[in-house]
Formats: sequence, structure tokens, C-alpha cells
Amino acid sequence: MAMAGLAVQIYNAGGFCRVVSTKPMPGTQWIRALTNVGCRVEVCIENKTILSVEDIISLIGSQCDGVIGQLTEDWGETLFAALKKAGGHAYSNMAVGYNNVDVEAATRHGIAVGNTPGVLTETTAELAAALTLSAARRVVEADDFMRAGKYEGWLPSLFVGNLLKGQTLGIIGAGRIGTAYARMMIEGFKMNVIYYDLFQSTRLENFVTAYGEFLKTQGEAPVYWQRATSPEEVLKEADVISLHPILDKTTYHLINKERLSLMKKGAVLVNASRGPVIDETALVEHLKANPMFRAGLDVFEDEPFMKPGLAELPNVVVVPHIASASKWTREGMATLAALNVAGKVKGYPVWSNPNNIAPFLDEQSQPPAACPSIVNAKALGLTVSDGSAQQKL
Ligand SMILES: NC(=O)c1ccc[n+]([C@@H]2O[C@H](COP(=O)([O-])OP(=O)(O)OC[C@H]3O[C@@H](n4cnc5c(N)ncnc54)[C@H](O)[C@@H]3O)[C@@H](O)[C@H]2O)c1
Ligand SMILES: O=C(O)[C@H](O)CO
Repeated sequence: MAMAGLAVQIYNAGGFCRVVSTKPMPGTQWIRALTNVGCRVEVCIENKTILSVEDIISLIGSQCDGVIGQLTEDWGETLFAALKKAGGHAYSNMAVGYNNVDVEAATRHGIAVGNTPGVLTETTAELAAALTLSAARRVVEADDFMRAGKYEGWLPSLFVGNLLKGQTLGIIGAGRIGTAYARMMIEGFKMNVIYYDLFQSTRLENFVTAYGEFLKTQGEAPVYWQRATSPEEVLKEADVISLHPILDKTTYHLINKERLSLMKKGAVLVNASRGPVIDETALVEHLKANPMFRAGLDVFEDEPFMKPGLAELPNVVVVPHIASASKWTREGMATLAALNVAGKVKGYPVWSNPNNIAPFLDEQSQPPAACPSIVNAKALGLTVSDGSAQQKL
């Protein structure tokens, strides 16, 4: 059905309030999360990858209670003013990162901003691990070589790469995903870890200490952790560096020309956070000048584009922002985003622990009567669930 110029699909047409999703999202649990509480759901099915601000204004229309949007959209003053004018009070990104959202503008308009933490942690960490292995062991280069019919037989020096076992892993941003990735690499490859974060990660430190003790009981060399006082310390010491911070003004171009020059000549740099955390032009120059340096990138500074020269370089593996792309995770992201909006529409409190969102994802039982994760809950003075309430939607 065409509405306001853009094609939409409607669920529960007689619902008491109107919620718009700017994209079709995986699974059906998210649609039920909204229709079960009486929402009419309109899903934009227009064949256009990234909707413009004008497109979204037309979807919001003159009456809209809440919107679920995507990280590719520019959720700033214009859209929040339009949503407020249409009577809306809830917006959720279908993403944990929300650097595309002007949270202050939303707060000024009294609009709650939701995100989807936790459900992408392991999936994203696994892709970072895949990029690490692909870059360190030159998997894509070797695959290209095979497909081009260039393989003439085993050679001692064919596609020699880096061994990970026992090397030093560097983590910048040791939050949920950084810690999950570190655990995979430490358990999988017995790597030592050095990390930099604004906050101490006792979870990571305790894990490494306990795992080191376990290895000793097995007669193996233990692993160690170190908390760095600067990103520079990590860059100088680590053999593999993976970036997992949020994107804000403190992390914009955190990896620049000067900091790249501190890294080991044969280091591996992985980014599955946000593109602008790396000055991509400087990275292209660094990769050209240092053929033994390798990178694995899921995200790019000017998505969907790559900086000139990157695509031609053999020492980088590039994938199109797919780190959270497992079926369970994408369906879970959609469900959490829908429950953020549904919960706000119903006037529910905010879940007390956004790091424990499992109760919202169990299809066999009703989700808790709470919004799973609202990033401006405090600024809006929203009530926080005490977690004991077993009220159901
Ligand atoms: N590529 C993808 O598909 C994908 C998927 C999921 C998340 N992400 C990105 O990963 C980010 C992290 O997700 P998360 O769930 O682990 O979030 P999180 O909040 O648990 O972790 C982020 C960490 O970054 C740290 N940090 C903030 N500023 C920093 C700075 N200046 N220097 C060093 N560390 C700093 C924080 O203290 C925190 O520990 C998201 O914000 C998102 O942008 C990308
Ligand atoms: O921030 C996020 O959730 C991701 O980038 C989605 O893949």
C-alpha cells in the first residue's frame, strides 16, 4: 500500500496508536511485540536502501506515536521536531550504537531514545575474530589466488602470515563487545591482553586471571592482562589491535597517522565499531607503505563508500558492516527496538539492567513490562523498573 508517497505494509490496522518502522526487520516477534499492546504498525517497504530525512518526515505524517529507525538515518533536530509535532514520544534505533542520533535534541522534545545492547555482543565479537584470522592468515588473498587458477603447488613461502598463539592482543574499548572478543581470542589462542578504556574492566581482568590460573593447572603457560593508561601504550605493544569503543568526539579518528606509526610493522588492526574511529585515508597510506601490516574492516568512514585506494590493497579484508548479521541477533535487535517503543507507548518503566536483556527475547513467555534500553531515561526522568516486577505486557 502507498502512503505519503512511500510504500508501507500495515499490521493491526485498527490499533489505538501508530508506530512506524523505517525498514522491514527480520522475524515476526517484533511485530507481535507492538500489535500485542494494540499498536497499528506501518513498515516502510520502499525499495530504497537509505531513507532521507524528507522520506522519514513523510512516513511520520501528522500522527505518529513512535518510530523504529536505522543507524543509516540522520535522527537529529528536524526528525525529532517532526515526531514531537505528530504526537510521538518514542524512537528506537535498531542498533546498539546511536551516533546517528542527536540524543539531546530528542530529550529536548521529550522523546525517549532506545537502543539494542547485549543481543549483538557475541555475534559482533565473532565477526571481529573472523576478520582477525582472515587478515592474520591472509585468507581472502589466498582465496583470490586459488580462484584465479594461480596455485601451482605447495611452496615454503606461499601466503605466510602471522601466528596468533601467545601474541599480545590489544583492545581499545573494553565494553560488552570488546570483552567478548578478548575472551574469544584469549581462550582460542592463549593471547595476553593489553586494553585501554576510560573505565576499568574488572570482568575482563578477572576472566584473564582465572583463565591463567586454569592454564597453569593444565601445565600450560598462563595468560596475562594489562590495563594501559593511553591508546599509545596499546598500539606500541600489541600484535593485534581491535577497536570496540562507541563513536563520539573522544574516539573520532582515534587511529590517525601518528598513532598508526606507533604500531608494529607487522601488526593486525581490526575495526568492527564505527568507521570514523579510524582516519581511513591515513590507513590507506599506512597499508601502502607497510605491506606486512594488515587490517580487517567491517565499517568505513563514509559508508557505503571506501576511501580511494583501499579496495585495491591486498593487505586489507573488507566486509560491508555485517558484524551483527546473524539471524538470532538481527531478530533480537528488532524485538528489543520494538519493545522499547511498545513499552514507552504503554508507559512502562525502563529495565534496570540493559546488560541483561534475555527475558525480552524468550519467545515462549511474555516479555517483562519494561522498555529494555532507553539511553536518555535519566535525562527524561523516566522510572526505572526494580527488576523484581514480574508484570507482563
Ligand atoms: N560493526 C557492527 O555491526 C557493530 C555491531 C555492534 C556494535 N557496534 C559498535 O560497537 C560499539 C560498542 O558496542 P558495545 O555494546 O560493546 O558498547 P559498550 O558501551 O559496552 O562498550 C563501549 C566501550 O567503549 C568505551 N569508550 C568510550 N569512550 C572511549 C574512549 N575515548 N577510549 C576508549 N574507550 C572508550 C566505553 O567506556 C565502553 O567500555 C557500539 O557503540 C557500536 O558503535 C558495531
Ligand atoms: O551499532 C550496531 O548495533 C551495529 O552497527 C549494527 O550492526
